[in-house]
Amino acid sequence: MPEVETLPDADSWAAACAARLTETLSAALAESGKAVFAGAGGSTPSPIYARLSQAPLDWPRIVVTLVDERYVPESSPESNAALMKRTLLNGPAATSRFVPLYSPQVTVDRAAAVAAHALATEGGHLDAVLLGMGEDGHICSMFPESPTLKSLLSPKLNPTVLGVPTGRDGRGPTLERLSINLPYLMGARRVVLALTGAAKRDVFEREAAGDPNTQPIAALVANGVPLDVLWTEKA
Ligand SMILES: O=C1O[C@H](COP(=O)(O)O)[C@@H](O)[C@H](O)[C@H]1O
Repeated sequence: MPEVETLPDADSWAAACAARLTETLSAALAESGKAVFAGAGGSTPSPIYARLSQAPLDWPRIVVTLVDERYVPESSPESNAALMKRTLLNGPAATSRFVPLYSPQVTVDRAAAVAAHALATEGGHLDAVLLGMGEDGHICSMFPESPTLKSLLSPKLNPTVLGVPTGRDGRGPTLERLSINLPYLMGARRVVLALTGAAKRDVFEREAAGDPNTQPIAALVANGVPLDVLWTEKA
């Protein structure tokens, strides 16, 4: 079971998450002259993005992308790209290069193939990753017991982006989505999982001890994803 690091309040939690990501991007820049950051959508990351956007990094050498996206254009309130542009891609970070997962294609699977190619062109590797987790235990768009989970969690595939259909019986998302797969997380330098609130801590501890074939958090643990779990009680 990975250690859950407890931060005393929302400010120190957001600052600690941003500092870990900054340190990892800085190390990648020092080693290879470029770096790739992938971040979550949802409600959790905004205060972290607000701090990371001000980090003194060589942002023009950094590629920024998403760990997952709804199959909607940026004009939609459901767009993770729009959220990231509002919260991270301003200030110094606005000079980075954003690679979206969404593009308007005939099907979500075609859009996933386009995104997979775009990320492969950037090296097919992520340096720093920020994940959130839903109270149903989903990370990225890997929903416990959903139909595409087997492909998303297959550790033997190459890093890629997959289309995620809507779920049946409450298993899976209500909108089609795109998601990076587990090998992208396995190959990252550091994956920060940012959690807030007592309920999410309980879900994390339950999921981490679960079945790596059907529970994404358990799959991260079983496959050695370099995970830092940072939690605070109040957002
Ligand atoms: O659907 C999503 O939800 C998760 C968790 O969101 P949160 O609002 O509970 O923080 C998020 O990590 C993911 O990127 C997003 O697409």
